Amino acid sequence: MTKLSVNINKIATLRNARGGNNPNLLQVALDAETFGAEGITVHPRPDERHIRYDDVMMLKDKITTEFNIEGYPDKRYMEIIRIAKPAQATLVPDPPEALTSNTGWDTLRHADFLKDIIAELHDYGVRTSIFINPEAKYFEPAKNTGTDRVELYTEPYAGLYHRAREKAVAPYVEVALLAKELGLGLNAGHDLDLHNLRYLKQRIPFLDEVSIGHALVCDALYFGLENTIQMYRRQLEPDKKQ
Ligand SMILES: CC(=O)[C@@H](O)[C@H](O)COP(=O)(O)O
Ligand SMILES: NCC(=O)COP(=O)(O)O
Repeated sequence: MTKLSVNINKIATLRNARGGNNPNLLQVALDAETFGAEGITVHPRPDERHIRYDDVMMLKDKITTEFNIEGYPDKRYMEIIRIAKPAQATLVPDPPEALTSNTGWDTLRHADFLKDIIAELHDYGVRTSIFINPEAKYFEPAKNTGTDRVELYTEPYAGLYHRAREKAVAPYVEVALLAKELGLGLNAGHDLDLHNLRYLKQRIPFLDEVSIGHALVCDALYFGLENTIQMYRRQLEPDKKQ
């Protein structure tokens, strides 16, 4: 079964826009869980453009599903993880000024760095996932870092989906099978939406988790949060046997 982790970054973006506490981030997170989210994902970026340090400290004891904290593993992030001890830490190679996450790790070049970070996170009892591009050369080195999972960076898939979905998904299917062979857990995320999610799930039925935020929050403006979460959950249901 593929779990849906709802990324609430954009709820925090809206809250920060007016400087108050509306929408109430904690309430949205708890409601999202009630509505069917099987995890809550946050990405406390260094500039706190959306999720703040205080948000993480507030959420950590209230989330009852899986808490997934994404980020670049600098001292600030590692301290957050040490204190929050989420179910999962998802490492991304984002520089502080990045508009959003836009690539996976070079697990060849950063092998030793990632190995040390992952060992520290395991000492905290936290499951690890590392953001990765769908290129086979990065997968065995990813396994050698000791990470529990990898997260497929799916923006390239989403970008090509509407024009050539078979071409878009092919590299992801190839590396997903490689990840499975290597014994790596498999997550996916970035720009997944109600158009492209089901096809990815059909072609990679053994996905452990998808984390979805931007498109889901945008859809919720039209369909409501509860209905939207249920719509995304339905995209992840196995196809009915014919
Ligand atoms: C890792 C990933 O692809 C997303 O969680 C990304 O971190 C979202 O960040 P923004 O919400 O700041 O675009
Ligand atoms: N790891 C991906 C994530 O958490 C959300 O990405 P997006 O759906 O906001 O693009």
